[in-house]
Amino acid sequence: MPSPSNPATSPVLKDDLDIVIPTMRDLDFLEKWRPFFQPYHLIIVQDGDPAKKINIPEGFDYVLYNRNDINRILGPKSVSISFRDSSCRCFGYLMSKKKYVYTIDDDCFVASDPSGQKINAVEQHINNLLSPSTPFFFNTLYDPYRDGADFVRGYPFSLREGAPTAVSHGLWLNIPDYDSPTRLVKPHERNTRYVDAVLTVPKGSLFSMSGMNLAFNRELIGPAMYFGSFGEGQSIGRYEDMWAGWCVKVICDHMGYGVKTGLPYVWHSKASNPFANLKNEYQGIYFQEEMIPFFESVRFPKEYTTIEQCYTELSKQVHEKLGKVDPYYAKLADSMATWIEAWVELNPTSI
Ligand SMILES: O=c1ccn([C@@H]2O[C@H](COP(=O)(O)OP(=O)(O)O[C@H]3O[C@@H](CO)[C@H](O)[C@H]3O)[C@@H](O)[C@H]2O)c(=O)[nH]1
Ligand SMILES: [Mn+2]
Repeated sequence: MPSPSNPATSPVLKDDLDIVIPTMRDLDFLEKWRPFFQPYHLIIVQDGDPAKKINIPEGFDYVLYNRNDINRILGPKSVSISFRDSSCRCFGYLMSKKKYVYTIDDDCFVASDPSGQKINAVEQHINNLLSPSTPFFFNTLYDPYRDGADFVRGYPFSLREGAPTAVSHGLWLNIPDYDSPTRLVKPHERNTRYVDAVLTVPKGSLFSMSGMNLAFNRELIGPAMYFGSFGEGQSIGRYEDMWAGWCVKVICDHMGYGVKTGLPYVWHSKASNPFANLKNEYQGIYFQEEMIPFFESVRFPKEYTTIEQCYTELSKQVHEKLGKVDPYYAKLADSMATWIEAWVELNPTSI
C-alpha cells in the first residue's frame, strides 16, 4: 500500500482525510510532522482570543478557524462549541467534508518504535480504519487482519468478516493521559512501554477515549463525535473527549461498528498543570460514577439506523436521566441537540 513513510508513493487517502488541530499556541510542532502531514489538508481551530496571531509554518495546506469564524458560521448555534477548552476541535469535524478525520494535540510529536523507526501515525490510523474490527468476539491474538496474525481456533467463521471500523484510538509515549489525582501522586511517571498491538474494544464495553491522537470515519460516526460543552463557563472540564467516547461507543455498539485502540503512538511532550486540571475535572470525577451506569443502560430503538437518530435520542435520555443528577447535564443535552442540528445543516447529505 503506498504510504507517506515512503514519500516516493502518493500518501494514503491524501484527498479523503483532514487533520484537525485545536490550538492556543504557535504550531511549530508541525515542522516535526512535515513528512507525514504535509500532503494532507489541515483544519486548525484556534481557541482563545481570536485577535492573537498564531504562527503556522510555511508549506501546509490549511484553513484556520477562530472564535469569530465559529460565531459567524454557526450564529446562535455557536454556543454548542466550547471556549477555552480543547473540545473546540469538534468544530473542525463539523466543517470537514472528508470521509476521515485525524485529530492531534499541538504538544504531541512523532514517536519512534523500539527499532528507532519514526512512527507515521496518520498511516497507522488509516490502516486501522480501513481494516475491520472484531467487537463481537475477542480474538486472543489481537488484530487478526494484521500481517503475521489471524483468527485463533474456536473463533466463529461466521464472524470473521468483522465489522466496519469507526474509530482508531492511538496512544502516547512519555506523558500518559492521566487524570489530575493520578498525576498528582505520580508526577514523574512516564509511559515508556511500547505495546505492539491494536485491539478492538468489545461490544458492550465503554472505554476512555483521549482526544490527543484520535482518528475516525466521519461518514460512519462523525455526527456523534461531539466533544460537548465544557471549558469556560461550564462546571466541568477535561471530560470532553471522555463524553464523546462514551456517546460514540454506545452508538457504535448499536450500529455494529468497531472501535480500535493501541497503535499508533505519539510522543506527548507536555504535562498540563495537574492543579489547574483538578479544579476543572473534580466534578467530572465525582459525576462519572453516575455517567457510566447511565451509558451502560442506554439502548436505542431497533429501527434507528442513522447516527443522527441515535444521537438525538441520546440527547433526550441525557436530559431526562442525567439532568436529574445535575442541571449541567440538561444544558449538555441541549448542546448535543444544537450540535446535531448544526451537523445536519452543514452536512445535509449525511442524513
Ligand atoms: O483552552 C484550551 C486548552 C488547550 N487547547 C488545545 O487542546 C490541546 C490539548 O491541550 P493540552 O495539551 O494543554 O492539555 P492536555 O491535558 O495534555 O490535553 C489532554 O487532556 C484532554 C482534556 O482536555 C485533552 O483532550 C487531551 O488532549 C492542545 O492542542 C491545546 O493547544 C485549546 O485549544 N484550548
Ligand atoms: Mn498535552
